[in-house]
Amino acid sequence: MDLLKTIMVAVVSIVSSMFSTGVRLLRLPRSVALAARSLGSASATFNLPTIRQELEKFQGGSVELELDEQSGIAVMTLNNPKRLNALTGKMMVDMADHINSLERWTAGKGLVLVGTSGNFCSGGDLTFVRKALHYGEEMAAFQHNTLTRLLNLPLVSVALLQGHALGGGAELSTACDFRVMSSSARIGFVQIKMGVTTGWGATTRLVRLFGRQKALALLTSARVFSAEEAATEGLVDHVLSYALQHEEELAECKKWLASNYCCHDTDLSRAVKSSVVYSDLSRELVESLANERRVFGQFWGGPAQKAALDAKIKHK
Ligand SMILES: CCCC(=O)SCCNC(=O)CCNC(=O)[C@H](O)C(C)(C)COP(=O)(O)OP(=O)(O)OC[C@H]1O[C@@H](n2cnc3c(N)ncnc32)[C@H](O)[C@@H]1OP(=O)(O)O
Repeated sequence: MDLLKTIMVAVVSIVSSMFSTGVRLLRLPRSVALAARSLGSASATFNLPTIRQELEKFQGGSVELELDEQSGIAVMTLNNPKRLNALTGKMMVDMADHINSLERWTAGKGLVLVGTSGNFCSGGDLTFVRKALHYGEEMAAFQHNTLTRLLNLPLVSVALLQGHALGGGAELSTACDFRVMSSSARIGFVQIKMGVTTGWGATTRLVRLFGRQKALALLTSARVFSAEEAATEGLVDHVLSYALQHEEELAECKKWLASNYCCHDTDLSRAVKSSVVYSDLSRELVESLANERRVFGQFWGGPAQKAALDAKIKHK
């Protein structure tokens, strides 16, 4: 257990320090960044506490966390139902705080990430997005930190995809170990239609989950998949029965997680996740995220995004 703790502390400290103490990032001219990832001349620094203060100004919605000590399975719920659980700045901050709590929850084995009222998440809250067009790389740095820590929790995590999982919503699901989908849900990485690249780290994670070719196909097509199609493509690990009501699906998802991946000794399960499977969470991942963030920053707030926002696209 001492070894496990030491490894955990080291990994968390590497990831946090690379973001919070201000990673030096190269800001590249677009043509150079897209063509070759060569080095540029200017640099940018991110300070997470300052970004947090800025994000908190964008209120609306909340993220709730419930820890079930008996089962060892936590539920984190995105709660902005009037906007199909689209994420505001405040919700990003809530989520980061809950990841802190989960990092300290030594009795935990599993985590379900879910949205309230039968929807997972329709991406970034477009009201927030319109006001944060000057703040892309900073928001991305904050989200990369939170979602890398989510991915690295010693808990087996599952995203329960109900209703819509679009854009940033689809990105969130890639920060979980598994994806369970309601039979009527839809998932799509629609960012390119919104005039941006992925801002919350999904490209880095998709490449590692599914390989470059599938990641490229998902991201450049912006295709929205039904549950059946997503299962065929291997994007989701389990599709829930048609017969279930939305409210029953959370219980069913927990049961799926508990019976498949949280049914053995807690310390062993946590060690397998963090100390073995994720032990190579490395600078390479952090560097890939930094590159992704840099490219995102070059398009965020640009003409294609502004045109997409004006067009009020519905991703049907
Ligand atoms: C870094 C992040 C990058 C990204 O996330 S890019 C992707 C951003 N997301 C989107 O573009 C989704 C846009 N919305 C849609 O396509 C449709 O609303 C969607 C999800 C297909 C659902 O369609 P419907 O079932 O017809 O429902 P609806 O359109 O009437 O929506 C219900 C209410 O929710 C709102 N809503 C949906 N997605 C939102 C969002 N992302 N931000 C803010 N508000 C959002 C929508 O405006 C509507 O509100 P209201 O009832 O008109 O007041």
